[in-house]
Order: sequence, then structure tokens, then C-alpha cells
Amino acid sequence: MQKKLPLLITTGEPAGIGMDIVLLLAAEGKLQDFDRPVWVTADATAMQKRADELIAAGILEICPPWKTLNANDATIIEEDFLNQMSQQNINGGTVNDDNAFILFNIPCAAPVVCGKVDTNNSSMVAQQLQIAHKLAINKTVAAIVTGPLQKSALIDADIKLLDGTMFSGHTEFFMQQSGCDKVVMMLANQAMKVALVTTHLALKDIPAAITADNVRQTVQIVIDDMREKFGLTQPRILVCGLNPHAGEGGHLGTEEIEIINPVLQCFINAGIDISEAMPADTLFTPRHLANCDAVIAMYHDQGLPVLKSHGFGDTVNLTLGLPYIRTSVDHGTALDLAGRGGASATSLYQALIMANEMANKSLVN
Ligand SMILES: NC(=O)c1ccc[n+]([C@@H]2O[C@H](COP(=O)([O-])OP(=O)(O)OC[C@H]3O[C@@H](n4cnc5c(N)ncnc54)[C@H](O)[C@@H]3O)[C@@H](O)[C@H]2O)c1
Ligand SMILES: N[C@H](C(=O)O)[C@H](O)COP(=O)(O)O
Repeated sequence: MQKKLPLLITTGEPAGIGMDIVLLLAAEGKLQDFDRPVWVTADATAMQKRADELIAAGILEICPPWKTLNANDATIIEEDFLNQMSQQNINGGTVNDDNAFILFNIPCAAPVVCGKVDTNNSSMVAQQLQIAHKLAINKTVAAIVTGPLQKSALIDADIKLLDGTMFSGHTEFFMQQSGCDKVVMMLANQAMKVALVTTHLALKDIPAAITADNVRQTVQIVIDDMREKFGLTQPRILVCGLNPHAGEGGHLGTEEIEIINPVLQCFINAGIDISEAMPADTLFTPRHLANCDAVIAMYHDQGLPVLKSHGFGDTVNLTLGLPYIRTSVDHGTALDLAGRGGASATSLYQALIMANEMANKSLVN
């Protein structure tokens, strides 16, 4: 029987815990929990070395089995892998059957040392994302599940987004590669789902980014994807104001009155179950959260610390509004833990489960 399309994990920053958490799940047999193959991008030498380090540290008992595919031609690595990956897929992913995963070898320029970021390897990190995007947009994989990268390393290596601006995150990278005007970062755990109007911006730049268009597009994408990806036909949404006490009637800021509430009122008038701008410290209390399916926060550190305090390690980061499924871990590179043990793979596992469930519901599966 033809297997379903694979899930693709990008391991991200090679000096961080991306490879560790893949190896941990592989060793527990958890990458075979899905009725689809799991593909992984990483440097093959570094992956073997990391497995050896984790065995030496007593974290792994044995090295889990995987199969490595190499590009035949280093100068056309992307096209070469695309061809090979498509071929694996046509063959029903059978090469994965005795292996925990198939490793697509993306070589690093410099030797990988646990916990020591080397910007010479940043282009390899970007290359993983480029390949992942191409595979997802071509429907060769069902979903992308990203491991953590060190944003500062890509910025220091002068790696830019498609529009020439600073590399600020996976979310912005996949948005631009896909030609989307707007996508929405949402993090989800058992306690709550939090979506953001703005993503990786300096605090001083946030007020200017809270425009009527941005708020409207965010709300619409959240409604659409809550319906499509989570099966909630009438999602109940609560929205944070930007200012303390949602502006205190205009005395502590006017964005709520002038920008946010007029947009929200249009959705309310259209029959959507959505609040006006609420004080964030009131919204994030059990009584309100109990009656809502998703929270929309205005900026990264308004919403994510609350959510992560209720389930760091069991949270999934996902991008709404993309033409394909992308989920991610809730944590960073944890350079202090790479190769040493102590890294939890639970968020990666949750991200795989969510990607698999979404793929099963989608037309491209
Ligand atoms: N998905 C992503 O690519 C992503 C997400 C968040 C942060 N980052 C990046 O990661 C880098 C480091 O960020 P940071 O130090 O703020 O956050 P971090 O998540 O890397 O580390 C914060 C703390 O949590 C611990 N930790 C992280 N993941 C863990 C895990 N799986 N198991 C156990 N403990 C874990 C770390 O040891 C550290 O003490 C930054 O460059 C940041 O941009 C990337
Ligand atoms: N705030 C995000 C998180 O906690 O997961 C993190 O910055 C990752 O963002 P990207 O997925 O855009 O890289």
C-alpha cells in the first residue's frame, strides 16, 4: 500500500539540541508512531557524532538506525535532493521501514561543536529551510516540523529574508518564500492557544505595526485556520489590547479606540464570536480562558510568556496562513544541553503529532 506523504524535520542549528531531540525520539521508537515516513535534514557526520556523544553521556543506550541520503552533486544539492526525495516518495517511502528516519545530508562548512555556534554553518541552516519550503510547496512532504535555530547566528552571517531584510525567524522566512503578505504565529498547548498580531519586532517598533490591516488580516487568518485546521466552525476568540488596561478609555493609549476596536466591531457585526480589546492581565485569567478557543495577543512577549508558563515543553508553535503545514518546537537551541543530556523531546513529539493530524485532515496527505 502506498504510504502517506512524509513529515520533514529540520534540525536547525547544529550546535544546539535539534539533532539530540530527533535521536531521543528515534531511540524510543516514537518516529515510527506515524503512518507516514519521517525525513530529517542534518549534517550526517554531525548526527553520528551527536549520537556517539549521547551514548558516551549515558543518555542513549544504542544508536538508533537511520538511512543517510547524500546529494550526488554538491553544487546542485537542492535539486538533487528534491529528485531523490520525490523518488523515495514514489516508492512509498519503503526505504524508511527498517529505519527510524531518512537523513538528508546537508553538510556543514565547519566541524560542529556542541554548544558553540559557528556562523560558518549558518548557510547550512538556511539551506535546510530552503529545501523544506520547496518540498512542502511541491507537495513532496505533508508538513514541515522545524527544530530550533539560532536567529542571531543567521543574522551575524548576513543571511537575509527574500525581501532583503534581516532574518528574523522561520515564520517570516516561510511567509516570504510562499509569497504570502501575512501569516500568523500561533503557539498551542493544552491550556490555551495564543496567536500574535506581530512577531519578531523590537518593542519600540510594535505600535507602528498595529495597523487596522494587520489586525484584520490576523483575525481573519485565525478564524479560517481554527475552522480548517482545528475543526472549530465558530471559534470563540478573545483579543488583548496593546496598552495597560486596554488603554483605560484612551487615557493610557488610543490604539484600542482608534485602530483595534473598529476592526473587531466589524467581525462582531458579521456574527463572529470575538471580544473587543481586553486588558491582557484580565484576559489571561482562568474564567476568561475557560470560555475561549484562541487568544490574539498584540506582540510576542504579551502572549507567549503566559502560554509557556502553562506548558513549556508541551507546546507547539505553528504558522497559520501558509499554503502548507508548518509546526515547530516551543523552545530554542538550548546550547547548554546539546550533546550532554537534559534536553526534552516532548515539544518535538507534540509538533509531529499536530502536523500529522493536520496532514490527515488536509487534501495533501
Ligand atoms: N523554534 C525556534 O527556532 C526557536 C524558538 C525559540 C528560541 N529560538 C532561538 O534559540 C536561541 C536561544 O534562545 P533562549 O536561550 O532564549 O531559549 P532556549 O529555549 O534555547 O533556552 C531557554 C532555557 O530552556 C532550556 N531548554 C530549552 N529547550 C529545552 C528542552 N527541549 N528541554 C529542556 N530544557 C530546554 C535551556 O536549557 C535554557 O535553560 C535564540 O537564538 C532564539 O532566537 C529558536
Ligand atoms: N517565539 C517563537 C517560539 O517561542 O517558538 C520563536 O521565536 C520561534 O519563531 P520562529 O518559529 O518564527 O522561528
